[in-house]
Amino acid sequence: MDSRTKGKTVMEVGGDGVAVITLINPPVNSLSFDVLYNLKSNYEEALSRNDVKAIVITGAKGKFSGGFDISGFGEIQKGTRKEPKVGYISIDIITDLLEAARKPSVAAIDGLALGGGLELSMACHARISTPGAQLGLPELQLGVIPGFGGTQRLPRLVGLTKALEMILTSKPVRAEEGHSLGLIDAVVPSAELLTTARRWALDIVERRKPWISSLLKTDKLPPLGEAREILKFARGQTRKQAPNMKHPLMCLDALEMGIVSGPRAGLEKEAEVGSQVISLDTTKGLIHVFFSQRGTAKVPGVTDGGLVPRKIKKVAIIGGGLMGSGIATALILSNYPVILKEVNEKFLEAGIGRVKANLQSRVRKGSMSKEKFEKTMSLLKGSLDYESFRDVDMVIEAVIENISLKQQIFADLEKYCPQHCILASNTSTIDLNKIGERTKSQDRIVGAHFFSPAHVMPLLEIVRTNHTSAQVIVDLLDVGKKIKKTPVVVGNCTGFAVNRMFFPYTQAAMFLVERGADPYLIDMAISKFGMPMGPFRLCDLVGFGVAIATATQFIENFPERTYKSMIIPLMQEDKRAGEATRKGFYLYDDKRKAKPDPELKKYIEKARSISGGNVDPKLVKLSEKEIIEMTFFPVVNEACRVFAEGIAVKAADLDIAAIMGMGFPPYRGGIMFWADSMGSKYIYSRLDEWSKTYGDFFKPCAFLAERASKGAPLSAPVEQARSRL
Ligand SMILES: CCC[C@H](O)CC(=O)SCCNC(=O)CCNC(=O)[C@H](O)C(C)(C)COP(=O)([O-])OP(=O)([O-])OC[C@H]1O[C@@H](n2cnc3c(N)ncnc32)[C@H](O)[C@@H]1OP(=O)([O-])[O-]
Ligand SMILES: NC(=O)c1ccc[n+]([C@@H]2O[C@H](COP(=O)([O-])OP(=O)(O)OC[C@H]3O[C@@H](n4cnc5c(N)ncnc54)[C@H](O)[C@@H]3O)[C@@H](O)[C@H]2O)c1
Repeated sequence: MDSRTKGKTVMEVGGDGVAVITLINPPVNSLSFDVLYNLKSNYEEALSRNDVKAIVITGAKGKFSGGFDISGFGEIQKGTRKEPKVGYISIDIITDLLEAARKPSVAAIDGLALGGGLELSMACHARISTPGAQLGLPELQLGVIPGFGGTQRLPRLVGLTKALEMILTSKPVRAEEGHSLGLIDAVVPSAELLTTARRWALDIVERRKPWISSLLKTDKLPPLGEAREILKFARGQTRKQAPNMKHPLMCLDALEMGIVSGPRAGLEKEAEVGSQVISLDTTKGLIHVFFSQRGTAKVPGVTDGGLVPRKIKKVAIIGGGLMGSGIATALILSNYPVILKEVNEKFLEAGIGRVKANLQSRVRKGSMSKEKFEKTMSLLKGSLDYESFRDVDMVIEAVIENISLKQQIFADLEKYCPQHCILASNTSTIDLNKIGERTKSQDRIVGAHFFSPAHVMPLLEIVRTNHTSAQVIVDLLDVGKKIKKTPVVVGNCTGFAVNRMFFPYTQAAMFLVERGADPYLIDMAISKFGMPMGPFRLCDLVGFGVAIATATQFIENFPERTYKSMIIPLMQEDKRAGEATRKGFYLYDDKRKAKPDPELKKYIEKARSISGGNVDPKLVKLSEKEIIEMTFFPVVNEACRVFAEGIAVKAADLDIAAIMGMGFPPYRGGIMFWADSMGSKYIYSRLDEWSKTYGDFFKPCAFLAERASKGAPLSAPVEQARSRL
């Protein structure tokens, strides 16, 4: 293969007259332009050769195809590759050359057929798959639409309602379901895949099996009126669920066109829309997230040194409270045997009870069988001492946030655990160097910072100190992947990456409210921006105890740039501590539904009188855009500091940390990507102006000032960062 080309296809013609074309583009046989153009040449040859009667398409190494090569979209967005003529691949190649050929094609699907991969197979005249195959059109998740005919062929194969479900949720189906839906013609073991597909192709030639062009099928489509109703409902749902994104609605336009005006018009609409969506900002953000998420596990100086993760056979967790029980749940769900240690029988029972409840909720929802529940629970053992720690490979400490307790625990661990054992802490704020002060094991001490609820939230911050060994990080990255978390490796500092970047978010919101802004309008503007909830609703959810403890850390460590508001402490004094007490910034009913509380004014006014700030008429009437900027630009400012100090290696890691740890909207690409979409100059000028009026809380940091003065993107690598890693 030429080093500049990305992937290829190979064609072998057998004595039976079947040409087998294999897609080869590791690791997932994505359909790069090179693969697609090779495929075209193979087809032209196969169609012109007299010794070829039929064609089978398959993928190398047990994978059919993971779809169009996503990096191709980036090349088109950046202008480094010219987009082919609209419809060239989907109409000229896939429809007119392949589906309309005089010789039949059969897809032999092993492993996965996603996006363009499934679309290519749907243009074949039959599909044979192995039992484990995943079949789906996940394009909307990437901000694009199915662009190789999927909007037309899927509804014709599985019906409109199921096609809409598959496309709008981006969720794949397994082979058996695909078979019952009519997407797959036969499911056979891997060893029989190619022979079955070859025979099937010859049977089509011999008319022993039907020669079906999916695009021309109509039997699964509902009558026009009904189809319109179904699409109208889908549009309504989409508008509600994804109000800030255009591409799902544009995808529905292509589907509708095919149903109303026929598949050819539908293909043309799909091609036109497919080309338009590539330049949407939301699409750029989502594609950036796809690659950034996979990039977090690549840590320079750690993962590029040839280290192989050691096998972690058994894990111990200390503390079965909220976090410890969640972490234990995540581990046993991925088949790790776990020992849970608590202080006494009562707390141990409560901790195990919490794990049980986490799993039982899955049984109730039908996503876990009773047998699986029993088997998973059997991996968890309770303990009140360290005796059973003698053969564990990793310990995760999750006791209360108390430094001397943690120091004592780590000193004990050093005595009881084997020498190779990883010693991790789930602390949110305490310096890991201090935690390990009473040990000689600093090289195996690491932060494993989970987010609450730990068995649900997708992020794992892996915090390394100057002493943590590369091997320990490689091991923890592997555990993270096995328990289905996205790991982000960060340096040791107060709040690490996520909590540190976001402490100014809540503080900015408190500042605005003390100066006269309406908290409920702030929450509304921020939810509309795409956060799962606004800062006040979030404080209620987290609880004021945690909010105060966290804020104290930032006030102590970054006094020059923290805004100290008394609103929360005043409410806490009055026994309003958030959702758990049914009263916080909102009032909560039995169903946890939040309702604004007119009494809130009282606390705001009192806090204002303590801070001595006045109502500012400008801040009373902020537009939604101003609310977003005044709450998120301080976050960008802190993210810049985190990046400049080398706490994060790549700006993209901060994007993923913000999305997975705080729910920052993925279609905005993450905090740094979003900031760059506005430009460093603009953000600097806004913060600079506010800092002159409202003080140092808003003062732009040196890194931001420098990038702004050069007009440089904030995400460009830090050349000479004083890396703390
Ligand atoms: C006009 C076009 C129309 C068409 O309708 C559009 C599409 O098809 S859109 C596409 C629709 N398809 C999708 O949306 C599927 C997107 N892909 C996935 O969901 C998962 O990667 C998959 C399930 C396939 C494997 O999961 P896993 O086993 O956990 O493995 P992993 O996730 O860690 O990935 C391993 C490596 O493969 C890389 N890579 C993967 N796919 C692609 C790709 N299409 N392209 C390029 N690269 C791709 C990935 O970056 C990573 O690289 P690296 O350098 O090693 O970091
Ligand atoms: N709550 C969060 O949202 C959150 C998020 C991330 C990290 N953290 C961190 O996780 C840790 C635990 O927090 P939590 O919210 O689960 O606290 P928690 O109070 O719910 O649980 C702590 C548990 O530790 C137990 N414990 C105390 N000393 C012990 C000992 N010597 N041996 C065994 N068990 C002991 C306690 O009995 C209690 O059950 C803290 O360091 C916290 O900063 C919390």
